[in-house]
Amino acid sequence: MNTPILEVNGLNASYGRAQILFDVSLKVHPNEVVAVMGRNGAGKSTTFKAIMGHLRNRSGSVRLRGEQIEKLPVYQVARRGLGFVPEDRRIFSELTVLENLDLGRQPPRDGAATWTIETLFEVFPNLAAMPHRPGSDMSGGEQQMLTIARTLMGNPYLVLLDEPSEGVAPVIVERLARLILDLKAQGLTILLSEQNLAFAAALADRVYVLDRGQIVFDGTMAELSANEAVCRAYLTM
Ligand SMILES: Nc1ncnc2c1ncn2[C@@H]1O[C@H](COP(=O)(O)OP(=O)(O)OP(=O)(O)O)[C@@H](O)[C@H]1O
Repeated sequence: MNTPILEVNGLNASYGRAQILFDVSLKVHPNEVVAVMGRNGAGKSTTFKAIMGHLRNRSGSVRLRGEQIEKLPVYQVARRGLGFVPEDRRIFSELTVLENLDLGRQPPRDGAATWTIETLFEVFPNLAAMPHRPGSDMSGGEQQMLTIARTLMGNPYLVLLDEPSEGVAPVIVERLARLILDLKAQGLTILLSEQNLAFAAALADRVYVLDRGQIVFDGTMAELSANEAVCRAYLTM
């Protein structure tokens, strides 16, 4: 099989003295949507922060398209084409939609889709309708879309999407699901963390289930959906 876009091996991470991740290994291949699932506190966000380098207290290896990146600072990881949409949607609230998008701009990359404000506005028509609106005047769902769009302005090889459906209205969750499928159709590779089985099942090709910082299941989405014991033990149903 081709080189994974992202390959994580033996990742351990701690906050202070508390070890949170234990030997987490995962792979994402080109154009896959892979879900990391698990209950509140299972370690999903910590996994993403550790992959990006936000947590320095960690060990293990992280490869992006075969290149080891675990020793690089976060800004260099982002510049090499790993996009991160954190759970807390970091838009600049005093800046407009266009200004926020401009801040995410990075040069095109060989082997990754190239995004412009025009192409993003086609995928995100609701943002196109409010180019001059400041972030502070946008709903949570709109801010979520703007954070995703701004990350895409960096033309990433892979986007880490941390709990995109968390705290947004059901109608927006549906729109987000369609959007993620659109992005996949345009060639994007995505690792998303999720608690909502229905949402993940609609999107993901494969899934890793985390419990107390360890991977307790990995397989296809169909295998997970058919495995009632794993779903009942480790997921919020
Ligand atoms: N900054 C921090 N300092 C200390 N412990 C933390 C910190 N952030 C998270 N933790 C702990 O790490 C564990 C994993 O948290 P994490 O946020 O990764 O879980 P999660 O699966 O993303 O959960 P959620 O779905 O609630 O976001 C939890 O026990 C949490 O209390």
